Amino acid sequence: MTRLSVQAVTKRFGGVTATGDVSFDVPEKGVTAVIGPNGAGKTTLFSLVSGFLTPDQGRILFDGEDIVGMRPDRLAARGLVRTFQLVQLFPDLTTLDNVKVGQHLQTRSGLLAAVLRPGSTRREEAAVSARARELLALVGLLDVADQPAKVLSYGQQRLLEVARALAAGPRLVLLDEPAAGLDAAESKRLAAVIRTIADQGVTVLLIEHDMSLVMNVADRVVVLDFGRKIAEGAPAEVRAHPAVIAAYLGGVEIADG
Ligand SMILES: Nc1ncnc2c1ncn2[C@@H]1O[C@H](COP(=O)(O)OP(=O)(O)OP(=O)(O)O)[C@@H](O)[C@H]1O
Repeated sequence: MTRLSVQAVTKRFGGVTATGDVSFDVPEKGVTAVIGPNGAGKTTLFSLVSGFLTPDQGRILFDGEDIVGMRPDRLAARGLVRTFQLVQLFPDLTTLDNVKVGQHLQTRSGLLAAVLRPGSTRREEAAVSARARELLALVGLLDVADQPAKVLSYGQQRLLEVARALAAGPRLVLLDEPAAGLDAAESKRLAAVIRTIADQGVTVLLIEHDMSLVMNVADRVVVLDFGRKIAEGAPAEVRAHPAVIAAYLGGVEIADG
């Protein structure tokens, strides 16, 4: 089954074609990575898929439904969520509450009710807290559940963002450079988290510069260069692809760290 189908998508900014006639499918199962040199169009592609930008041409299907023109909040409610390169947490809320905010996207009572906390939603609240703690355990942040998010290290904040995105119960999660700024231990944790969520049936699409992470966790890789797709396939195929080697590293083979 195809979770996401990007079909001949083009986005121009003035004279720059940020995304030019890009097509690829993301299967329901597994981890797909989008890689490419700086300015290749990765972030633009993510913004098109997650509803922050609208393509000039092309179609984007999420579980078979054309989602072009749908706003990000509507897409999130339908099960398509993203994280950002820059951390976007609520700094004064606790780590746990940051995850709960993400989860209230999918609960019946919603965020407003969660804030007002009427008696009828208390049972739901307990379930939300339990699930949030599970997600914090998954990303290794249970110890700091009650700390304000602003006291966490940068790497911890990035892992918290991943937990918050998962809290919304997505079918497709877009992770924008999740390993950027992580130390080696956090990066290892992240790779395990990504594999676990994919095994649990959540489709993962990620942009990543950390090649060792891509080679370790991705089942498929899509390579962009100057807004165009130049290759796609299994990590081993892509790293050996002449166009990728030429575009990406000026002729040096991709190292796997
Ligand atoms: N809002 C914008 N207005 C004008 N040009 C833009 C805009 N967003 C992106 N671009 C241009 O589109 C091209 C693709 O940019 P994009 O940020 O998508 O690439 P990227 O692969 O994510 O790069 P990086 O790895 O540096 O984050 C670049 O030439 C960029 O300058």
